[in-house]
Amino acid sequence: MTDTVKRAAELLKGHRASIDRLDAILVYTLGERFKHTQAVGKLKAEHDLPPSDPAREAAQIARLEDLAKEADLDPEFAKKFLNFIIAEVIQHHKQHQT
Ligand SMILES: O=C(O)C(=O)C[C@]1(C(=O)O)C=C[C@@H](O)C=C1
Repeated sequence: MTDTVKRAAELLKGHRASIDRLDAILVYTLGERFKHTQAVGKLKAEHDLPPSDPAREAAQIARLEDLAKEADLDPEFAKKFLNFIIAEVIQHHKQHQT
């Protein structure tokens, strides 16, 4: 193995270690988010509120797009990601209502 290849392997290992830590943060963050949305789902079911709130979602998307730009993240990706999570949350909310 040349020094250049060894150095590349070390850099790759370092990046992967950071990626693993960040993936753990994402998983724990999502776990916490879903705990709150489960509580919101129960609250909505108890008070006959609809599972989705389009006005709230529009505000969240607008905020996330601004945050994504600040964070050098593709705003379209951020929007798709939030919509994906919210769609899952709405399914959970619907289960509370049945
Ligand atoms: O804030 C709410 O009312 C929620 O039910 C939570 C949530 C979300 O996951 O952020 C999910 C569904 C709604 O349409 C809006 C937001």
